[in-house]
Amino acid sequence: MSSLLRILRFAPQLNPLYLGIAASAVLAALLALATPFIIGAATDRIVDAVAGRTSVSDAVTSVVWLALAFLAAEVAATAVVSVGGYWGDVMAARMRRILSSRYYDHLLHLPQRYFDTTLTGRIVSRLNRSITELTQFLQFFSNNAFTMLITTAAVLVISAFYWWPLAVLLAVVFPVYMWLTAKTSTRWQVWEGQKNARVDTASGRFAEVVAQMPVVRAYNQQRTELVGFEERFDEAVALTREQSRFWHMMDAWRRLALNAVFGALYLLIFIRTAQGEFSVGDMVILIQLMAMARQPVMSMSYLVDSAQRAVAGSKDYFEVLEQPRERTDGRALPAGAGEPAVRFRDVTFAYDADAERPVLDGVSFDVHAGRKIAFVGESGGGKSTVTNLLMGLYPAGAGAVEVFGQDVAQTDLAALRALIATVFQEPHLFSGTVRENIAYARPDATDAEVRAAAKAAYADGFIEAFDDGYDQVIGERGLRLSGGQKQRIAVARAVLKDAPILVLDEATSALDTKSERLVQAALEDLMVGRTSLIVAHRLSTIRSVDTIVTLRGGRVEEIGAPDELAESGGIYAQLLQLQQAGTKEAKKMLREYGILG
Ligand SMILES: Nc1ncnc2c1ncn2[C@@H]1O[C@H](COP(=O)(O)OP(=O)(O)OP(=O)(O)O)[C@@H](O)[C@H]1O
Repeated sequence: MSSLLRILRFAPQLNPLYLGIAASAVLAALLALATPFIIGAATDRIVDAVAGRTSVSDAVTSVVWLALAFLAAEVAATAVVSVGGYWGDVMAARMRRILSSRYYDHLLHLPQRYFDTTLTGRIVSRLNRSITELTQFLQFFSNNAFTMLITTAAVLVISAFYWWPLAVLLAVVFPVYMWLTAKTSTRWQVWEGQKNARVDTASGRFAEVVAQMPVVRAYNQQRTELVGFEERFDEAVALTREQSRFWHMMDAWRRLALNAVFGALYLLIFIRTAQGEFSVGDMVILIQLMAMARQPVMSMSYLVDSAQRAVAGSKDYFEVLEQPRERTDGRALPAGAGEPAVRFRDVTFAYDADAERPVLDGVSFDVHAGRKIAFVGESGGGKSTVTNLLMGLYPAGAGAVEVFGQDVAQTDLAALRALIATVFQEPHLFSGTVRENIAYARPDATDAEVRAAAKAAYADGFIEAFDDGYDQVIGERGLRLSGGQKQRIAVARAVLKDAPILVLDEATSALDTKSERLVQAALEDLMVGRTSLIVAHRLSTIRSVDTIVTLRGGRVEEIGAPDELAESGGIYAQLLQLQQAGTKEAKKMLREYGILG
């Protein structure tokens, strides 16, 4: 329950709405209480007329007035309930917005490690479920709980006024019912958690499959995917059976006990009326009051049920919110004069803390401002990891990564990343227009700046050829563009960012030669005057850099200029020899180093 209160404290701006909803609920409850008295009074008038104690015409006049009073109370109650319902809807929508944006904001600032270990679909499914269940509960609670509370209290007081044993019996029902319900809820929660885990796994896979549909089709795995998906849901159905059987069995017992108590209450009312202790009008009032008291007790099951879901949902929600965010309060990064732009000092790193062997093991190198450095090594040798650490996506396990003389571990990560433009191996594009994709680093860039960046990336030509030019909408993940076009848009994005450090993960897939030449030329231009770190997949690129770092088993094997390393007999020299050999075997070995040509 404390997590629910936490949610309420999350959105203090909604307090006026809660108050408004509570006030309208109280008013609606009070208006509803008028009905039994009006009907009771009308009954007494009619009984008096039938018994000949008053004239029929007096009775009819009174009954007409009472009917009008009934109508007025109902009209007022309808108005109040409608306004309260409207406020409830607005509150729920605003709550959903607040909770979703908090979650998204937090997610956007979680360390990369979180995303490595959590499926996208699971993140989305959790968010949807938590927030839907929380808002549904809050809406039901604010629209009904106060009405229920007021009705219950009023019924207790009024029945005590008529005959105290009625109130005592009623007063016992509520806590006992609540207690029984709460007892069932602990077991219910365990099942709910298990069900949610199954649904999240299925949703995670679902999102993966949708994103990689061509692979699923190419390997004819639609059936397997569907079966796996259905299995998770079958498990959820099986769990629901147990959970629901238990819940409804307990609920049946609760209701049975409740009905027994209400049966006793009605019996007492009838007997006392027969004995002449209550008038027929009193009896009518009391019977209606009892019916009104039954309502909250019955709704309590739903309230507890939705509260349970909300508690489970808010646990999931806070589990994500409690994950520590990336550091954004570190020092800003002044470009230290004379310091190397990038320096790795004895860096050791493993993605998995329990790994037997680190991915990087005592890696050290310097890159001076404006120089180009290439990383060469077998596939999986840790080249991309070097760039990941430079961007602060993961913290170094030991040693230090420095940018312009500042330890990355102490710096503000946003400030660090502002200094680095990255062209990823896979050009990641978003759905939207070409312009939006290029201007991703600087959404405020002018059209002229966007165009200049596209020109520098040799992309202007094909963009202009689109029907809508720069306003051409490209599909999700850039599906409507060729590989080379996507890459040039990614390069244009880096050009527009205009950062002093460039990280370039060369594409491992060979593009057709013309396209490749254009991408290469664009990258060459981009590197001019910038400190460039390149994960190289082409010997031509490697040949043109200032320094080569060769990596083997996570350690630096050699560092030197291309000419030096060409003679040293190390990895680079071997790669050159393999290229010259040109045999099938040699090509295979080159591929193990991710070298395409
Ligand atoms: N996010 C991650 N979580 C766990 N392990 C990872 C992660 N990324 C990479 N690895 C592992 O770290 C090692 C180094 O990977 P890295 O991507 O740096 O290699 P690479 O030299 O760039 O390879 P390639 O040339 O094939 O791209 C590999 O063994 C890989 O399995």
